Amino acid sequence: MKLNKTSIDGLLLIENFQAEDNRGAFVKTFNRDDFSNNSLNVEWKESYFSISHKGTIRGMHFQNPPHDHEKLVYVAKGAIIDVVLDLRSDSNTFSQYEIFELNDRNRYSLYIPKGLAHGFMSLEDGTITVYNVSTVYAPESDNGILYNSFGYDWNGITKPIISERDLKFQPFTKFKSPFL
Ligand SMILES: Cc1cn([C@H]2C[C@H](O)[C@@H](COP(=O)(O)OP(=O)(O)O[C@H]3O[C@H](C)C(=O)[C@H](O)[C@H]3O)O2)c(=O)[nH]c1=O
Repeated sequence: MKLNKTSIDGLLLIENFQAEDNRGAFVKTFNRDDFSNNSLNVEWKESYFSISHKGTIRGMHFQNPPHDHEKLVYVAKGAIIDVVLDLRSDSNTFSQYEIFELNDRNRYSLYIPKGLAHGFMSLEDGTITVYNVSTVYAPESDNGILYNSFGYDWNGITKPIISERDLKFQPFTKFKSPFL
């Protein structure tokens, strides 16, 4: 497992161990020592996955303190454009975003620290996106930023498949960061 820095402080793009043979493929998505050797001492508390039609946008999601959490995100099947936005007002990269393609060919993961909003657009039908998170779900702390309010055009998609809830999130211009 190789952990690579990105343009956003603390956000890592992970090249996972993978082995292919005549049966198919094997991919390792977490190793405690690889993480702790990079000063990441995170304990995953929940894991879940979503299945998305092509053209689905989910996000931009984050958890407010005290339930803010780290995430490990990867694609088990299909492909996404993954988008991470820095919400930490004291960060050198506050308000910056970065995009990555995660898919079942590169088998990359993203390690997303606290204080970043996360979202993605599915590029293929039946895309399975898997999350490990470091807190137990706290609906009262669930929050988000409107997907098209921070400068990214999502490859110019005009009619994304998106939830009513995600469409009601605050625009980034009105966002007051709880991450100091
Ligand atoms: C996260 C979560 C959700 N839920 C319920 C809430 C909704 O009724 C339903 C689907 O949740 P949501 O619409 O938030 O799911 P996504 O839009 O796929 O959100 C996910 O994708 C984006 C890109 C992320 O980054 C979020 O961390 C991740 O939760 O499950 C639960 O009951 N428990 C949970 O832990």
